[in-house]
Amino acid sequence: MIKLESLSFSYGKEKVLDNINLEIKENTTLAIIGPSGCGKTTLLYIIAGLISPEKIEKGNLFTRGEIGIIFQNYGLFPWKSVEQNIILPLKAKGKDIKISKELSNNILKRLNIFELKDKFPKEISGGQKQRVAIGRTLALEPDILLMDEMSSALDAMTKEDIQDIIMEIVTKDKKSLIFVTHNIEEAVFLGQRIVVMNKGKIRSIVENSSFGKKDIRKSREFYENCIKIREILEEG
Ligand SMILES: Nc1ncnc2c1ncn2[C@@H]1O[C@H](COP(=O)(O)OP(=O)(O)OP(=O)(O)O)[C@@H](O)[C@H]1O
Repeated sequence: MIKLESLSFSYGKEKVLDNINLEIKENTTLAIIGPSGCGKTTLLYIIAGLISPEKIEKGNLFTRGEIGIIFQNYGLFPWKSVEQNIILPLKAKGKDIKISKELSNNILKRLNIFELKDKFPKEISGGQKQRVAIGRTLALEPDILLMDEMSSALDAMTKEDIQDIIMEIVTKDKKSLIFVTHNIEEAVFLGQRIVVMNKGKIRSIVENSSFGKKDIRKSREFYENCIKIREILEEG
Protein backbone atom coordinates (compact mmCIF):
# COMPACT_ATOMS: atom_id res chain seq x y z
CA MET A 1 0.00 0.00 0.00
CA ILE A 2 1.22 3.46 -0.87
CA LYS A 3 -0.24 6.73 0.27
CA LEU A 4 0.75 10.29 -0.49
CA GLU A 5 -0.84 13.02 1.58
CA SER A 6 -0.69 16.66 0.48
CA LEU A 7 2.80 16.06 -0.85
CA SER A 8 4.78 18.90 -2.42
CA PHE A 9 8.30 18.82 -3.80
CA SER A 10 10.58 21.43 -5.39
CA TYR A 11 13.87 21.42 -7.24
CA GLY A 12 15.35 24.65 -5.92
CA LYS A 13 12.75 27.32 -6.56
CA GLU A 14 10.81 25.26 -9.07
CA LYS A 15 7.75 23.56 -7.60
CA VAL A 16 7.58 20.20 -9.35
CA LEU A 17 4.88 18.44 -7.29
CA ASP A 18 2.10 20.51 -5.80
CA ASN A 19 -0.16 19.05 -3.12
CA ILE A 20 -0.40 15.47 -4.38
CA ASN A 21 -2.96 13.19 -2.71
CA LEU A 22 -2.94 9.61 -3.90
CA GLU A 23 -3.56 6.13 -2.54
CA ILE A 24 -2.54 2.91 -4.27
CA LYS A 25 -4.02 -0.22 -2.71
CA GLU A 26 -2.43 -3.66 -2.82
CA ASN A 27 -2.89 -5.64 -6.03
CA THR A 28 -4.03 -2.66 -8.08
CA THR A 29 -2.45 -0.80 -10.98
CA LEU A 30 -2.04 2.90 -11.56
CA ALA A 31 -0.94 4.75 -14.70
CA ILE A 32 0.55 8.25 -14.51
CA ILE A 33 0.23 10.27 -17.69
CA GLY A 34 0.74 13.94 -18.53
CA PRO A 35 2.78 16.33 -20.66
CA SER A 36 6.56 16.38 -20.63
CA GLY A 37 7.97 18.04 -17.52
CA CYS A 38 4.76 17.81 -15.45
CA GLY A 39 6.47 15.83 -12.69
CA LYS A 40 5.64 12.19 -13.50
CA THR A 41 9.14 10.78 -13.05
CA THR A 42 9.71 12.87 -9.95
CA LEU A 43 6.53 11.43 -8.45
CA LEU A 44 7.66 7.89 -9.29
CA TYR A 45 11.13 8.53 -7.81
CA ILE A 46 9.61 9.87 -4.61
CA ILE A 47 7.44 6.76 -4.28
CA ALA A 48 10.51 4.59 -4.99
CA GLY A 49 12.50 6.36 -2.29
CA LEU A 50 15.07 7.42 -4.90
CA ILE A 51 14.53 10.99 -3.78
CA SER A 52 15.28 11.15 -0.08
CA PRO A 53 12.12 11.63 2.06
CA GLU A 54 13.95 14.44 3.86
CA LYS A 55 13.80 16.44 0.63
CA ILE A 56 10.00 16.31 0.55
CA GLU A 57 8.96 19.89 1.11
CA LYS A 58 5.51 19.25 2.55
CA GLY A 59 3.17 16.34 3.20
CA ASN A 60 3.60 12.64 3.89
CA LEU A 61 4.51 9.46 2.07
CA PHE A 62 3.59 6.02 3.43
CA THR A 63 4.79 2.83 1.76
CA ARG A 64 4.23 -0.77 2.78
CA GLY A 65 5.77 -3.64 0.83
CA GLU A 66 8.93 -4.27 -1.18
CA ILE A 67 9.35 -1.96 -4.16
CA GLY A 68 11.03 -2.97 -7.43
CA ILE A 69 11.76 -0.37 -10.08
CA ILE A 70 12.30 -0.91 -13.81
CA PHE A 71 14.03 1.99 -15.51
CA GLN A 72 13.43 3.41 -18.94
CA ASN A 73 17.00 2.73 -20.13
CA TYR A 74 16.82 -0.82 -18.71
CA GLY A 75 19.89 -0.27 -16.47
CA LEU A 76 21.59 -3.50 -17.55
CA PHE A 77 25.29 -4.11 -17.01
CA PRO A 78 26.81 -4.31 -20.51
CA TRP A 79 29.69 -6.54 -19.41
CA LYS A 80 27.41 -9.15 -17.80
CA SER A 81 25.41 -11.84 -19.59
CA VAL A 82 21.61 -11.90 -19.47
CA GLU A 83 21.72 -14.55 -16.75
CA GLN A 84 24.36 -12.68 -14.74
CA ASN A 85 22.30 -9.49 -15.00
CA ILE A 86 19.37 -11.29 -13.39
CA ILE A 87 21.44 -13.05 -10.74
CA LEU A 88 23.53 -10.04 -9.70
CA PRO A 89 20.97 -8.37 -7.41
CA LEU A 90 20.31 -11.75 -5.77
CA LYS A 91 24.03 -12.19 -5.20
CA ALA A 92 24.15 -8.73 -3.67
CA LYS A 93 21.43 -9.83 -1.27
CA GLY A 94 23.49 -12.87 -0.29
CA LYS A 95 21.21 -15.46 -1.88
CA ASP A 96 22.61 -18.94 -2.52
CA ILE A 97 23.99 -19.19 -6.09
CA LYS A 98 22.24 -22.49 -6.90
CA ILE A 99 18.85 -21.14 -5.77
CA SER A 100 19.53 -17.90 -7.65
CA LYS A 101 20.25 -19.81 -10.87
CA GLU A 102 17.06 -21.83 -10.51
CA LEU A 103 15.04 -18.68 -9.92
CA SER A 104 16.72 -16.98 -12.87
CA ASN A 105 15.99 -19.98 -15.15
CA ASN A 106 12.31 -19.94 -14.19
CA ILE A 107 12.04 -16.21 -14.83
CA LEU A 108 13.89 -16.43 -18.16
CA LYS A 109 11.53 -19.21 -19.29
CA ARG A 110 8.49 -17.26 -18.18
CA LEU A 111 9.65 -14.19 -20.09
CA ASN A 112 10.48 -16.32 -23.15
CA ILE A 113 14.16 -15.37 -23.21
CA PHE A 114 15.74 -18.53 -21.79
CA GLU A 115 17.69 -19.13 -25.00
CA LEU A 116 19.34 -15.71 -24.57
CA LYS A 117 20.78 -16.43 -21.16
CA ASP A 118 24.44 -16.42 -22.23
CA LYS A 119 24.17 -13.40 -24.53
CA PHE A 120 25.27 -9.88 -23.61
CA PRO A 121 23.00 -6.80 -23.69
CA LYS A 122 24.57 -5.48 -26.92
CA GLU A 123 23.66 -8.76 -28.66
CA ILE A 124 19.91 -8.58 -27.97
CA SER A 125 17.03 -6.37 -29.17
CA GLY A 126 15.35 -3.52 -27.27
CA GLY A 127 12.30 -5.64 -26.47
CA GLN A 128 14.55 -8.45 -25.21
CA LYS A 129 16.52 -5.98 -23.07
CA GLN A 130 13.25 -4.78 -21.59
CA ARG A 131 12.37 -8.38 -20.70
CA VAL A 132 15.76 -8.86 -19.01
CA ALA A 133 15.21 -5.65 -17.01
CA ILE A 134 11.78 -6.93 -15.96
CA GLY A 135 13.29 -10.30 -15.05
CA ARG A 136 15.98 -8.73 -12.94
CA THR A 137 13.41 -6.82 -10.93
CA LEU A 138 11.09 -9.85 -10.63
CA ALA A 139 13.95 -11.93 -9.23
CA LEU A 140 13.86 -9.72 -6.15
CA GLU A 141 10.19 -10.64 -5.68
CA PRO A 142 8.84 -7.14 -5.05
CA ASP A 143 5.22 -6.52 -4.02
CA ILE A 144 5.05 -3.26 -5.93
CA LEU A 145 6.46 -2.73 -9.42
CA LEU A 146 7.36 0.77 -10.54
CA MET A 147 8.06 1.38 -14.21
CA ASP A 148 9.18 4.52 -16.01
CA GLU A 149 8.29 4.61 -19.73
CA MET A 150 8.48 0.84 -20.06
CA SER A 151 8.02 0.72 -23.81
CA SER A 152 8.77 4.16 -25.22
CA ALA A 153 11.77 2.97 -27.24
CA LEU A 154 9.98 -0.05 -28.70
CA ASP A 155 7.98 -0.55 -31.89
CA ALA A 156 4.21 -0.96 -31.66
CA MET A 157 4.02 -4.76 -31.62
CA THR A 158 6.92 -5.19 -29.19
CA LYS A 159 5.29 -2.57 -26.98
CA GLU A 160 2.13 -4.66 -26.83
CA ASP A 161 4.14 -7.83 -26.06
CA ILE A 162 5.75 -6.09 -23.10
CA GLN A 163 2.38 -4.74 -21.92
CA ASP A 164 0.93 -8.28 -22.14
CA ILE A 165 3.81 -9.65 -20.06
CA ILE A 166 3.33 -6.98 -17.42
CA MET A 167 -0.42 -7.62 -17.35
CA GLU A 168 0.20 -11.34 -16.83
CA ILE A 169 2.68 -10.73 -14.03
CA VAL A 170 0.45 -8.23 -12.26
CA THR A 171 -2.69 -10.38 -12.42
CA LYS A 172 -1.13 -13.82 -11.78
CA ASP A 173 1.40 -12.79 -9.13
CA LYS A 174 -0.98 -10.28 -7.55
CA LYS A 175 1.44 -7.37 -7.60
CA SER A 176 0.75 -3.68 -7.52
CA LEU A 177 1.98 -1.63 -10.46
CA ILE A 178 2.61 2.08 -10.76
CA PHE A 179 3.85 3.22 -14.14
CA VAL A 180 4.64 6.43 -15.96
CA THR A 181 3.79 6.66 -19.64
CA HIS A 182 3.28 9.09 -22.51
CA ASN A 183 1.23 6.51 -24.33
CA ILE A 184 -2.55 6.78 -23.90
CA GLU A 185 -3.21 3.20 -25.10
CA GLU A 186 -0.65 1.87 -22.63
CA ALA A 187 -2.28 3.80 -19.79
CA VAL A 188 -5.73 2.47 -20.72
CA PHE A 189 -4.52 -1.11 -21.24
CA LEU A 190 -2.52 -1.46 -18.02
CA GLY A 191 -3.95 1.15 -15.67
CA GLN A 192 -6.85 0.23 -13.42
CA ARG A 193 -6.81 3.88 -12.48
CA ILE A 194 -5.26 6.60 -14.60
CA VAL A 195 -3.80 9.71 -13.03
CA VAL A 196 -3.64 12.67 -15.40
CA MET A 197 -1.07 15.24 -14.28
CA ASN A 198 -0.34 18.77 -15.38
CA LYS A 199 2.19 21.25 -13.99
CA GLY A 200 2.88 19.26 -10.84
CA LYS A 201 -0.77 18.73 -9.97
CA ILE A 202 -3.17 15.83 -10.35
CA ARG A 203 -5.83 17.05 -12.78
CA SER A 204 -7.96 13.94 -12.76
CA ILE A 205 -8.05 10.31 -11.61
CA VAL A 206 -10.01 8.13 -14.00
CA GLU A 207 -11.38 4.70 -13.03
CA ASN A 208 -10.74 2.55 -16.08
CA SER A 209 -13.83 0.49 -16.90
CA SER A 210 -12.03 -1.53 -19.58
CA PHE A 211 -9.14 -2.71 -17.39
CA GLY A 212 -8.44 -6.45 -17.48
CA LYS A 213 -11.16 -7.39 -19.98
CA LYS A 214 -10.37 -10.02 -22.60
CA ASP A 215 -9.30 -8.86 -26.08
CA ILE A 216 -9.78 -5.33 -24.83
CA ARG A 217 -7.53 -3.72 -27.45
CA LYS A 218 -10.08 -4.62 -30.13
CA SER A 219 -13.07 -3.20 -28.26
CA ARG A 220 -14.98 0.03 -28.68
CA GLU A 221 -14.88 0.57 -24.88
CA PHE A 222 -11.07 0.63 -24.96
CA TYR A 223 -11.00 3.32 -27.64
CA GLU A 224 -13.70 5.33 -25.91
CA ASN A 225 -11.60 5.32 -22.75
CA CYS A 226 -8.53 6.38 -24.77
CA ILE A 227 -10.52 9.31 -26.19
CA LYS A 228 -11.64 10.26 -22.68
CA ILE A 229 -8.01 10.42 -21.48
CA ARG A 230 -6.99 12.35 -24.61
CA GLU A 231 -9.69 14.94 -23.93
CA ILE A 232 -8.57 15.41 -20.32
CA LEU A 233 -4.96 15.81 -21.53
CA GLU A 234 -6.00 18.37 -24.12
CA GLU A 235 -7.98 20.38 -21.56
CA GLY A 236 -4.58 20.86 -19.83
N1 LIG B 1 17.45 16.57 -10.95
C1 LIG B 1 16.75 17.66 -11.29
N2 LIG B 1 17.17 18.88 -10.93
C2 LIG B 1 16.45 20.00 -11.23
N3 LIG B 1 15.28 19.98 -11.90
C3 LIG B 1 14.82 18.78 -12.28
C4 LIG B 1 15.52 17.57 -12.00
N4 LIG B 1 14.80 16.53 -12.49
C5 LIG B 1 13.70 17.07 -13.07
N5 LIG B 1 13.71 18.41 -12.94
C6 LIG B 1 12.64 19.34 -13.40
O1 LIG B 1 11.45 18.97 -12.75
C7 LIG B 1 10.34 19.05 -13.65
C8 LIG B 1 9.62 17.71 -13.69
O2 LIG B 1 10.48 16.73 -14.25
P1 LIG B 1 10.04 15.21 -14.42
O3 LIG B 1 11.20 14.48 -15.00
O4 LIG B 1 9.46 14.71 -13.16
O5 LIG B 1 8.86 15.37 -15.50
P2 LIG B 1 8.17 14.27 -16.40
O6 LIG B 1 6.72 14.57 -16.37
O7 LIG B 1 8.59 12.91 -16.00
O8 LIG B 1 8.76 14.63 -17.83
P3 LIG B 1 9.03 13.70 -19.12
O9 LIG B 1 7.69 13.21 -19.53
O10 LIG B 1 9.61 14.66 -20.11
O11 LIG B 1 9.96 12.60 -18.70
C9 LIG B 1 10.91 19.51 -14.98
O12 LIG B 1 10.70 20.89 -15.12
C10 LIG B 1 12.38 19.18 -14.88
O13 LIG B 1 13.14 20.08 -15.63
